[in-house]
Amino acid sequence: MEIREGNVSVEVPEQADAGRGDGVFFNPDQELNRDLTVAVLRAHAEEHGVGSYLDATAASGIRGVRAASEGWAVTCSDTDPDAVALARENLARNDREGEVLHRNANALMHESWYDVVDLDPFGTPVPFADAAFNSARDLLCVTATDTAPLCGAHFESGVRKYGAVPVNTDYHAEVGMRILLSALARTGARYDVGVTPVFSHATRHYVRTYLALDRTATAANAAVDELGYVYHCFECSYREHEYGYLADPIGDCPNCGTATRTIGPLWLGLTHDPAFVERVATHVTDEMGERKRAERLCDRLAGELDEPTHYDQHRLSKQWGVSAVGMDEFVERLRDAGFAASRSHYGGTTVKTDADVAEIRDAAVE
Ligand SMILES: C[S@@+](CC[C@H](N)C(=O)[O-])C[C@H]1O[C@@H](n2cnc3c(N)ncnc32)[C@H](O)[C@@H]1O
Ligand SMILES: [Zn+2]
Repeated sequence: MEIREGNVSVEVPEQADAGRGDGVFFNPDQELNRDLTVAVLRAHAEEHGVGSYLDATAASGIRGVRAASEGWAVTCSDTDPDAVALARENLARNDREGEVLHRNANALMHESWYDVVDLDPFGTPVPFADAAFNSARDLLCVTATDTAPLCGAHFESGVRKYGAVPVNTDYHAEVGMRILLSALARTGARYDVGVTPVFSHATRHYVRTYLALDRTATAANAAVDELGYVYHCFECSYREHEYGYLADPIGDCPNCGTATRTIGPLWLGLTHDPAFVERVATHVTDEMGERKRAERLCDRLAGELDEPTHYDQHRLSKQWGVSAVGMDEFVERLRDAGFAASRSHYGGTTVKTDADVAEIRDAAVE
């Protein structure tokens, strides 16, 4: 089946199961992810120019083809010969140059350097992370679709894959994002590479992040300094965070006295650069099928308060036995009480604030 996406037209397998069958993988639900990839590449090119781009796990090659149509020198790799043939066909169909290699991306990344490396594998990107830090010069783009291990719903798997303790809280998508960033920061640090997340988003089925790389031990140390822990109370939703590579649990919840749980090490630093996000927003353009959602997401991200967790108003309202109010009203009430507050991209009823849970209740419940 032929589909148009952005400025390109590609042949993709006709399958309704998003790649779970035998055919070459294609997931139409990832169009937002791919539209934003193009916008990020454009914003990145404003500063660095276009360069080489590796679509490491290419499948139909749709990412590589879209990057090639933006002027990038594209390499696609895949271990599936059918994917290799399809990616070649798709580059040719769009009159784009580019190489398509029937290679294991891990071997390829240990041999070759690219300005930008894009990891968009099945499930966890962890098996590709070490090699990617030895291949990407400027920017590493990573998708993780294993949200259950990342956010603590599959606890043991999360511990094994990410070398961190995830806990399934009411801000699970954000825990997933920060567990992924923590693992990537620690992987980069092993090779004296520092990471700065310039754009990241969590949607229902995946986390996507873009890391600007600085290949110095100083930068790697600075990235490790962004790690820390969240101590969470399941009884009243109180949480506290603390920077530091080693956990220093706070014990009982200062709000209600229940024992808190330790989550981490998590990336506690910024998950995006607000100025970069604003530039990305200017590169979301009409030909993109998910233009509206991409614009809304950029807008939400740019305004998101820099706090490592968020609250869900509906969960809090239920917990307190009160009725929920409109989100703008909720944020206003927190601000009127002197707290910083913003909505967040993690969900329609989520809020970030520097108020603790008792302060939120005092400020927002009439
Ligand atoms: C989720 S799909 C890629 C989707 C694609 N990036 C897109 O946007 O539609 C993952 C692909 O990785 C390939 N793959 C798995 N292991 C690989 C490896 N070690 N090296 C290269 N490709 C691999 C699979 O054959 C599959 O085509
Ligand atoms: Zn508590």
